[in-house]
Amino acid sequence: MKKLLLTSNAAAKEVLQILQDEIVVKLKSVGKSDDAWMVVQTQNHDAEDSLLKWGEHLGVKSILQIAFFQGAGRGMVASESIGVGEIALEIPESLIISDELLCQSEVFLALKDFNSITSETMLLLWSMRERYNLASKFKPYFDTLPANFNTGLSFGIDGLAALEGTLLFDEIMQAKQHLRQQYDELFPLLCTNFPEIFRKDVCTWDNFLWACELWYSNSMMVVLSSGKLSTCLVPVAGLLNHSVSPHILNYGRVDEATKSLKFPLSRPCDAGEQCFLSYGKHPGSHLVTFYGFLPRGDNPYDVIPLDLDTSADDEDGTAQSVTTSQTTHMVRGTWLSRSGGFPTYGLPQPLLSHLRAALGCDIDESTTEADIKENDKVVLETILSIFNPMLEALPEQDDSHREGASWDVKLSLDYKDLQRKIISSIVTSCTSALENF
Ligand SMILES: C[S@@+](CC[C@H](N)C(=O)[O-])C[C@H]1O[C@@H](n2cnc3c(N)ncnc32)[C@H](O)[C@@H]1O
Repeated sequence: MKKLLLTSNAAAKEVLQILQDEIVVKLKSVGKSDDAWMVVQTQNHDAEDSLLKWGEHLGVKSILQIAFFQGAGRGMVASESIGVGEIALEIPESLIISDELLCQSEVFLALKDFNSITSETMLLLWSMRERYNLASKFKPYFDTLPANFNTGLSFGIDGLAALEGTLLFDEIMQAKQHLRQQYDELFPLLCTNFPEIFRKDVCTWDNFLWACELWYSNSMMVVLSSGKLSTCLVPVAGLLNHSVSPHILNYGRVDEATKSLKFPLSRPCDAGEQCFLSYGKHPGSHLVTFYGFLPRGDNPYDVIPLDLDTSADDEDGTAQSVTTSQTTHMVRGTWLSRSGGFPTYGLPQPLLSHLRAALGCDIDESTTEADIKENDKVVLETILSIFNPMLEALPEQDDSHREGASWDVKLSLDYKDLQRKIISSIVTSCTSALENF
């Protein structure tokens, strides 16, 4: 808009100015209700202050400060009001931890001929060691990293038990099993082959898991100046928390001219307000597993996946030629539905079309209103027959389960509440639609 305003003629300028003002008003209203985070005053900032000083010394430019937030650890706050398009943070490429940096490390030199080890795994092993390297160039960065990440991968027995029966339980178990298998393939083999580099006391399962959680919860995809897309750790920027209505959305390419990674704002951030990044379009289950939190506010990527099997006769109609196909539909909370026009009851149109076809309730221009209602009754009853048992399997928990519960149990209960909220909105939408028929 700013560029257009500079180059347009007077008549167009007037219209563009009105449009820009309207957009700015809309942007300012986004996420306001989610921004009211409580700042915790009583934390020791020494390590974080050293990190900022170290960063500034090496070329970091920032109009953000570090603060502590209840339930989210550290986060970054605007020290002055920052407008759309302004750069909140700029990190020199030389401070980015990527596989390009790895090439100069001992870990790389030792493992480069092990062709089964990917550069991601090498980076993981590098960070596991670097955490304990007193002479590391990145010491101020490693010094500020949490001792425990508390992601889903660290859930204890009680946290997992509280998730039993949910898809998240399977997701976490599979992810953990995969990591354990990876660890067992690497160790003790590497300690035996390279005892100087991979010390037994450093290469423990706990330290390996810590490094995995570091990369899952703190890495970003960055296009480096070489043009290569790499998974990277970005000191200082790694302190930005995530929101479903973030201020920073468009980042991830090192600026050729300045050789730095810039974080421009897509919506304004007032002085003193927490400045949020988008970690990507992740559902709550992914955020719990790999980041250890559920965001505030409505997450449009929270869905209940529905696998539907369809058996259909082939065109020749012979009983022998039956094809089966499986489609997966993602169903969101019906309160998030924005669709107008043809009734969707807050449900995704592809799911309704799929069920209408599968149940022989197809609608075209010639279908009468009475037939549409009769057909939709069958479709809605089918949806209820799927979601009602899901709701029954998630009974409401009273608050006594939360009192004194550990962080993982609380997170599991929050996740189940969220699932229940989505499923119950689907059940309520279908039920009230049927009542109105
Ligand atoms: C990239 S780090 C951000 C800095 C982090 N808060 C810290 O103190 O190190 C990602 C981690 O921050 C936390 N986090 C990020 N966004 C959050 C949010 N909206 N609510 C709660 N925790 C959040 C989670 O623990 C997540 O794994």
